[in-house]
Amino acid sequence: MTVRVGILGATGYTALELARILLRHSGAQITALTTRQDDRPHVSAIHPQLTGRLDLHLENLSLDELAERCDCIFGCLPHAASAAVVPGLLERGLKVVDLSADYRLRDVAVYEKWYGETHPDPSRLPNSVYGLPELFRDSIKGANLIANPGCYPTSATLALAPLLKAGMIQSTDILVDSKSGVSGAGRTPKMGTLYPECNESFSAYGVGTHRHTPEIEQNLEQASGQKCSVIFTPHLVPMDRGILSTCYAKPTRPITTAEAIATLREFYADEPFVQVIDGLPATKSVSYTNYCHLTARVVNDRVIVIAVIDNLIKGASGAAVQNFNLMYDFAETTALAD
Ligand SMILES: NC(=O)C1=CN([C@@H]2O[C@H](COP(=O)(O)OP(=O)(O)OC[C@H]3O[C@@H](n4cnc5c(N)ncnc54)[C@H](OP(=O)(O)O)[C@@H]3O)[C@@H](O)[C@H]2O)C=CC1
Ligand SMILES: CC(=O)N[C@@H](CCC(=O)OP(=O)(O)O)C(=O)O
Repeated sequence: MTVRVGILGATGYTALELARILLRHSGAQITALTTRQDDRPHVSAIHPQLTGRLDLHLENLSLDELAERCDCIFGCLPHAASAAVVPGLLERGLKVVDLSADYRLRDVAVYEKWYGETHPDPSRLPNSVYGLPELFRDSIKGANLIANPGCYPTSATLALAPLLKAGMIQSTDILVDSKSGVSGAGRTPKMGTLYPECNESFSAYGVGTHRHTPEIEQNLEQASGQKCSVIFTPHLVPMDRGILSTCYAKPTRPITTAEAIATLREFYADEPFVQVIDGLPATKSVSYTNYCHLTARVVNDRVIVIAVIDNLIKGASGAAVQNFNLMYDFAETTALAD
């Protein structure tokens, strides 16, 4: 079977990573790339990395044109812009993996509070399927629309869910301290990500206000069945890619580092893309891969879990293809295990 796929927002960073991965996927063919520009640039002019590998132009395509050319759409648009087009794609029989945040939060009031915008398609939120296979694999398999996780929530959720599910940590006193490379902010220029602003600098942002806070809490609540409360502090690090999240929680009983690591290891024993390691993780070890590396330490009265991912792969486009593989019944690791 060959699935014809289209990528919306194809000038961006997540789209480039998707194209790279899908070009080595035996069951997928890229048949459409979109942009709002009307001059039909060749993909090699936008992404020189794809020169000689993909002979397509980026086009300002209508929903009907996308439906003619594609079976499945990867949406790489900003939030709100994405939910403005997803309903029309689904109505035309397409499957969608949405990399934006639009379908991640199930409560529209929570979305509107944290995103400060009216949701364009609120009726789909309560039943949306969150695409984190390690926790929600069964619901992904039959879905037509996947809400692909945020990059920071992927790292924090994979770090904390196993210990919460095992009842080893308290659910209402969790700190997530994360650092991200600059590609996490996308290719669309923003003041804070200009080279002179962020090079040789290291800064916190969104303290107490970052929209990934409710996403992390929702994931942990769904995984553990307990009310969860998280303080999440993101930081921008002057590197291209990678996220390192250091998560602090209070144990519910005295535990050791060895017990915490053993619990993580047991939880992820059959997972192809989560590796529990004894040493301390580094972003470089997972760069350009769909892997998450994790470990834990118990220090005084806290459990510390440290996770690393590549924000553009396991935090975005690799996870999107992992979800695509589940939706279409391809082996889950197709095009991702390298
Ligand atoms: N970067 C990351 O690490 C991660 C990103 N995400 C999410 O994935 C999505 C894509 O991210 P990323 O690739 O980094 O973003 P980029 O900024 O790199 O690219 C987004 C593309 O969307 C198009 N676009 C921008 N604004 C609009 C609009 N209002 N309406 C329609 N199209 C628009 C632009 O293309 P053009 O101008 O050519 O039309 C742009 O190139 C976002 O929702 C992001 O939040 C999720 C996880 C991680
Ligand atoms: C470094 C940086 O700026 N990172 C982005 C997160 C990227 C992401 O996952 O965003 P979505 O939830 O919108 O998809 C941010 O903090 O806004």
